[in-house]
Amino acid sequence: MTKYVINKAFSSSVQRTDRVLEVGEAFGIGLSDRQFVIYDNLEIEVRPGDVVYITGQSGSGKSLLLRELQAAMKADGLNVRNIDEVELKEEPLVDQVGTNMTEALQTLSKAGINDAYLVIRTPSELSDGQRYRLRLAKLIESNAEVWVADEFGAVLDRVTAKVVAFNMQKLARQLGKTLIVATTHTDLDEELGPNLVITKRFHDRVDIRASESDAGLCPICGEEKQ
Ligand SMILES: Nc1ncnc2c1ncn2[C@@H]1O[C@H](COP(=O)(O)OP(=O)(O)OP(=O)(O)O)[C@@H](O)[C@H]1O
Repeated sequence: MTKYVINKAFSSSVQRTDRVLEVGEAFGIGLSDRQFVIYDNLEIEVRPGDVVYITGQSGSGKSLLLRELQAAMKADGLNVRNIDEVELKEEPLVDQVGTNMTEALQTLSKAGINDAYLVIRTPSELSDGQRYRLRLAKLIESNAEVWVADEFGAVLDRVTAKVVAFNMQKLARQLGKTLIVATTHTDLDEELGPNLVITKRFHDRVDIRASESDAGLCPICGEEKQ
């Protein structure tokens, strides 16, 4: 178990253009510089193999937390891979993962791509949601110890998002990977069975709920982690 301490604040200084000054006057808001704090000594304890589910309203600070946590984990010597860094090649999907066709189909399927017509196409021919799932497939294949996914399932229909969430957590737990996802959607709790739920509220308010389930077991399927 490693404890990470997160601090993040911004200065609220604004560019004083004529229109900005007008807005300040019209709405009676002060434009003087001040600090606004998003995370104030937030302590997060993560065990290897945990599933961490970060939620909260748009603009509340989910991406910042993900970035800070990722940086802290990297500084701690962990191999962290972020879905945003996954590069896609302009070649058929079936050629981008696995060492052969069968392995490629298995990996793509785990990430929610099951259609034979789809796996023979290239990334530029895919929808945003399909491309997101291809990135997940490549994330699964990386040898990273920590998988990080912002906007997790945000571009997917909710049924697909739930299937992908279930598969990702199951796989992460089987392989002993730490999975950290952030999304404004709060409907993936059951599928992810998270060990830690972090709900970011506005200002520096954060709710943290840790699951009491056995760290060695997947709380959904009951299977042992490897
Ligand atoms: N460089 C910056 N300077 C000032 N404020 C910033 C900066 N980066 C982010 N913020 C502010 O920090 C807050 C949190 O941003 P963040 O991107 O983490 O939100 P989020 O919860 O991920 O939102 P979304 O769900 O819309 O992606 C926002 O209010 C944003 O305006």
